[in-house]
Amino acid sequence: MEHQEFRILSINPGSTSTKIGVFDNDKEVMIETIRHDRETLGAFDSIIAQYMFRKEMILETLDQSGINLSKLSAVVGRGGLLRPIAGGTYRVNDAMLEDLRAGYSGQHASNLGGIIAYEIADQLNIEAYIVDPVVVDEMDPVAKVSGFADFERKSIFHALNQKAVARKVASELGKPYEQLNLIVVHMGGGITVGSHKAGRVIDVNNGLHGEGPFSPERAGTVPAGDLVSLCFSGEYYADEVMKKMVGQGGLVGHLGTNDAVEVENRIAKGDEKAELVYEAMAYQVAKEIGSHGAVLGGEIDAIILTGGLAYGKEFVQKIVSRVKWMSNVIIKPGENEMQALAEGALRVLHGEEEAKIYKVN
Ligand SMILES: Nc1ncnc2c1ncn2[C@@H]1O[C@H](COP(=O)(O)OP(=O)(O)O)[C@@H](O)[C@H]1O
Ligand SMILES: CCCC(=O)OP(=O)(O)O
Repeated sequence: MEHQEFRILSINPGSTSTKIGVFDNDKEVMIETIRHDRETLGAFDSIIAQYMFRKEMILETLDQSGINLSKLSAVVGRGGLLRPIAGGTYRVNDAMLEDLRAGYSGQHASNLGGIIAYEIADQLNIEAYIVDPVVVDEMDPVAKVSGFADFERKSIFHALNQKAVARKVASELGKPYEQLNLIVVHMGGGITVGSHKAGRVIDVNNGLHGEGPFSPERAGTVPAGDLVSLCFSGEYYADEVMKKMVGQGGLVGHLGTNDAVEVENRIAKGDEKAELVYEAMAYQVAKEIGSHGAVLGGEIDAIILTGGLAYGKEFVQKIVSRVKWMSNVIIKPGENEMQALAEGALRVLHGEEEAKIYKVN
């Protein structure tokens, strides 16, 4: 059956970049990545305060690329820190906007995805959607139990890209995603490592709030006792400590940059501290992958490395050398998120799927 043609605008705010894509059905018309340096984003008090800055950059980029907004059929944004929900495509509604603006499960650039998508769509009288937001929760009950009875482990990860890349690899392997066991590692501003078992992400580190490997701008798991002492030292407000974990952690904390390319340049010039810290980030990623080997009982069809850091050949090699005994390692640099966002919206527009409704209870 011939599909009707729709033009989709995809918006993907990440911690280090804003990505924009325009698609005619599944055909890419343009994809643009606007990189933001630490100083620029650091000048804003909060994520929500970046709204106008990111929206204007998006509209300017579209204008420079000659995209006529009135031709759009729908706008789709990367969804943010909502309440835990099932994967899929959701229509942006008031309840969602309220939770995104408040940062119900925390602050992350993806909170702006649904908000900006809605604002642009509303002006054009078309629908706005989000797809597989970072709070997609498919974790096994056993994985949710933490050793601190007051806290449950949470699923906050690069759901959109992990799922999209996993499906792509499954199709390359000639098997349904639902019949594979995969360890998917997304390495961007944050790093998340997920166990995909028969189509469900049964365990994954909370990539935002202090779990898993450190990343270009996040602390990952830290010594908890030291953190408690720091919190009660009287030297910091809560939001300052949170910033040390998210935004000023990882490479930023150690080296003052979230740019891995810059770190590689420093290493090439003989910077030994940069070399040790970069090695440690790869070491922690490999260690996390090892733990997911145990989650999957050693039955692993492939380990997939993806995200911006997967472009770094030496960084990837450092990880591969430690985990290649576990399974075949497949490298998929960058992300498939722009396409995955557009495809999510198209499934609804083509009537193949119904848009899910975000509800608060
Ligand atoms: N060619 C490259 N080699 C090494 N690292 C890279 C390369 N390109 C991008 N990166 C790094 O990838 C990280 C950003 O990844 P990305 O997935 O784009 O992040 P996000 O979507 O979270 O903003 C940055 O640290 C960036 O420096
Ligand atoms: C909140 C988990 C997703 C994430 O860390 O995304 P970025 O790497 O784009 O910041």
